[in-house]
Amino acid sequence: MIANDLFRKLSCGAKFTSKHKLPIKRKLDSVETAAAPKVKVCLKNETDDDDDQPNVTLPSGSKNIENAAKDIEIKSEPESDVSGDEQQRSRKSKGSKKKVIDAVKIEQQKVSRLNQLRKELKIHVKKSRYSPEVPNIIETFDQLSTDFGVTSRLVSNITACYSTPTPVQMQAIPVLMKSISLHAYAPTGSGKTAAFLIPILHHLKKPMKCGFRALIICPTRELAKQIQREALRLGDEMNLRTHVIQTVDDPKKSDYSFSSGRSYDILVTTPNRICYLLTQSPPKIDLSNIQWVVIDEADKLFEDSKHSFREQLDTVITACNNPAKTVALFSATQTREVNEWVAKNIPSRIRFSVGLMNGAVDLVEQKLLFTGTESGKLLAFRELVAQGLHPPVLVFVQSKDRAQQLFTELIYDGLNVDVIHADRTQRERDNVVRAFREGKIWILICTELMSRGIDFKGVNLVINFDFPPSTISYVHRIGRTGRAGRPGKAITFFTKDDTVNLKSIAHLIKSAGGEVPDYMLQLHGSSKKIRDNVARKAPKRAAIRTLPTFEYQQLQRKKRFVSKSKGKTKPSTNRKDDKSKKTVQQPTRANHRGSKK
Ligand SMILES: Nc1ncnc2c1ncn2[C@@H]1O[C@H](COP(=O)(O)OP(=O)(O)OP(=O)(O)O)[C@@H](O)[C@H]1O
Repeated sequence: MIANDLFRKLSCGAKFTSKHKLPIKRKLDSVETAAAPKVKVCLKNETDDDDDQPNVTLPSGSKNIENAAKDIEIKSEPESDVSGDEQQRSRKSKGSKKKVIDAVKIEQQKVSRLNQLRKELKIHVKKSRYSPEVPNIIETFDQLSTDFGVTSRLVSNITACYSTPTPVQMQAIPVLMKSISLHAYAPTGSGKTAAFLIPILHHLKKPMKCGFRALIICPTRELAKQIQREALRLGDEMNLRTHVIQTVDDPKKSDYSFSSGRSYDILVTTPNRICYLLTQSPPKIDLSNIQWVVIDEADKLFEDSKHSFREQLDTVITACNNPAKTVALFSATQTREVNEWVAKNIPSRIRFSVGLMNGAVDLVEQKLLFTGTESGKLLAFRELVAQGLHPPVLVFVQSKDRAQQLFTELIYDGLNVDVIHADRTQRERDNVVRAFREGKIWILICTELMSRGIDFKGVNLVINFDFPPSTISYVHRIGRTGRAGRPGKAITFFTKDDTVNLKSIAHLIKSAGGEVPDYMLQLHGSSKKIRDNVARKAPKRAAIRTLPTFEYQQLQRKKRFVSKSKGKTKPSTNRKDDKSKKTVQQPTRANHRGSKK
């Protein structure tokens, strides 16, 4: 082999520091008689201790580490006719070659083990033309300090809450640590909140006076407050200020422009509130320093038809005009709308999912219960109570009116129950959530409002009193139980009128390992148009009440008469009227019975 060829082979893919740069002609000549130059091979993410030697990265053309090792092996092959001095160098070179090969092998084994683990944990990374290289998953939270330089404060905050990362955290955290945009799907209750909060807390490090630096958008205020609580827990003693916009009506309290002099680091909000502030003249919020945008429950936000979330998001993204920002979208379920938006607006992102796409958590024991008619539902509910319920229990109905009706019935039964829906005041909603979390309320009746993201510890049972409007709604509703590895139960009532989504929900239960009768799986599927209609507009249902219609109407008439003669007005559910109330009025069994008489 002539010297030129040998050198070309040796230096293929090599990067020489200027210190060791060889003057081409002169060094080439010397190579004719000298052995291979000493080289330091650095694998990606790895450093070698021997600083005397020039850096050589793995040949870029090498398809994988094994090939790279072969390439290196060929390059360091010594010539046979060498002097004693050269033989010594050659031995040294052999030693370093062995080191390299060992390092390569270890790295290769590590990568293939992690890929195997990815497979076992059902983490599916979907590559696109523009997606960056996918970082390795992490297996422990301690790796955060070794691999990413996370402070011991943050690591100990995390390990005080959790022992090991969940699959979504294993993959999402390293991606976001590298400030790569992300689009992730993972089952309900799998720890997506911490998956985005940990990298944000790491990157923001300490409080600064330059306005908001991270923005988290989610569908409800309850969820915003929950995310804030988690941020405070994980960011304990880091002094980062996480803010939830309480009001947009008060001009003083709702001014977040630089001139207001208020300083926060992280903002958690619903889209309506932030868009309201942005569209004021002049805008009441400055987002020019935002480095992180997280969209939690992304598909829910895109589904909102009243205020087009796409337009709202455009407004927000335009206001976040820092070009170096990282955008992350998370949800348990995926829809085409989100995928399209992400593909168009964040081409250079990593996309991955955990588990079955749009699947239900297999920790939840699911059951479909035929109740015949609407009135059969109350009987079925009372039957469940008679058999013994294990609180806390969440009960979903399709509308505010029905939530109120069911509440009236159950409180009459003497159950420890409350209700939450959009017509209750903010304070009432906060109090109900707190009371349910603290175990003061055992059964909470709610509407779709509570189906997304809300994390009540240890909910044992979810009852779908009204059939969910879509399979996606079903997944999120039953996902309020079976969270963070704990088991749960879900019972879904259905009547002869709830056939539109029955088949797809039955399939979903089967694929999560549940049992469903064969006839359900063989039902005729409904057209997309019909499914969309049901998802948009809840079906009409007979009111929830025990009394037959005639008696009920008589009672209503009597009640109206009594309240007129006493000059009383009907208790209002209007938010403004209720503002003065300090706590939730928990109606007692006695006064409800009284009002019924
Ligand atoms: N690594 C972990 N180990 C154990 N529990 C965890 C871990 N990470 C988060 N959790 C807990 O799991 C529960 C669910 O987390 P989180 O609310 O983030 O789920 P999610 O994936 O966002 O669910 P959803 O899709 O319903 O919004 C929370 O109580 C949280 O404290």
